[in-house]
Amino acid sequence: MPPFAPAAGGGNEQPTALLKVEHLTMRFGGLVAVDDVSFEAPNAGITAIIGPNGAGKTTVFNCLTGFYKPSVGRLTLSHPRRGPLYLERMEGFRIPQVAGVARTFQNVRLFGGMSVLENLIVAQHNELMHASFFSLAGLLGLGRYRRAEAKAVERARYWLDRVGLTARADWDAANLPYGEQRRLEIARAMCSQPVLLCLDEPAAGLNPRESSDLNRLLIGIRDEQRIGILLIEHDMSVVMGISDKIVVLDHGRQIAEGEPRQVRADPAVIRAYLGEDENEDLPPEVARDLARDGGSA
Ligand SMILES: Nc1ncnc2c1ncn2[C@@H]1O[C@H](COP(=O)(O)OP(=O)(O)OP(=O)(O)O)[C@@H](O)[C@H]1O
Repeated sequence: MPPFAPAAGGGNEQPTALLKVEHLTMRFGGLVAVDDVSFEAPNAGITAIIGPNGAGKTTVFNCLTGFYKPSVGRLTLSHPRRGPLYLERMEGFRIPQVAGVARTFQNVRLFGGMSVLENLIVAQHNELMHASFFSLAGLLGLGRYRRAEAKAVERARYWLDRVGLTARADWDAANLPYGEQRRLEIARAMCSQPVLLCLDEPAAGLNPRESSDLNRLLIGIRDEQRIGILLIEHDMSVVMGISDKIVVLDHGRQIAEGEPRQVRADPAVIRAYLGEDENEDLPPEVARDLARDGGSA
């Protein structure tokens, strides 16, 4: 078992629904950004949410992670140790802490001016604060705090190694090349020991080699940590290559759900991407992939 697997993980358990989204609806005035969306995301599985621009993907993430309060809907996280938690009822800041939902953003958000290693220690702030009893215990060198601090450094070094950034530990995070910043964001999210990892376009701006490294990293996280991963992604080589399940949105509505093979053969999906008149905005690799696989199914 990997050294930092969640307590309930590491077994050969069958995938079960970690997250259940029921009738999620998000309105902004007259605009319905997400319209009655329901799906489940398994534990120890990768679930991709795809769809054309403006389909409502990020809005779903924002509802799950407490940035928005849904207009309607139930978001149940079956936490392996805490039981069912209703995310739509929780205050946003408690969702990462209590529910163990971690997130990365479309635009990289690291702490510039801090080293790569420090970025990973800061991610464990909550645990360290608990260990210090929210007091001066840390400064006074209380044993419990010192042990928690050593563990935090060990965990940070583990994830640095996993994302291939050990040699960059002392670099200013802001000076990392873009692809490495993206990997550091994932390492930082993993340092918070999530049960659900939400990644918003992690492959954006990556070259093909970096994308395939990302695929390997995410498959490794799924298989070793046994956590759920939710993925918003436009890069079809990533989506089709690693997803256990895909949910497709279009104009806020859910138009398909299933395994990659089913989804890319689904006429509604092909239509949403290609449009009735072959939408020219479609990235060529998406058009090729969907047209080829949809056509041959
Ligand atoms: N805070 C907001 N206020 C008003 N409208 C919003 C807000 N957030 C999102 N929207 C609108 O909701 C719709 C869905 O946006 P969203 O960002 O969720 O789409 P997306 O599928 O993530 O798109 P992309 O792939 O381009 O990131 C869009 O029409 C967007 O303009």
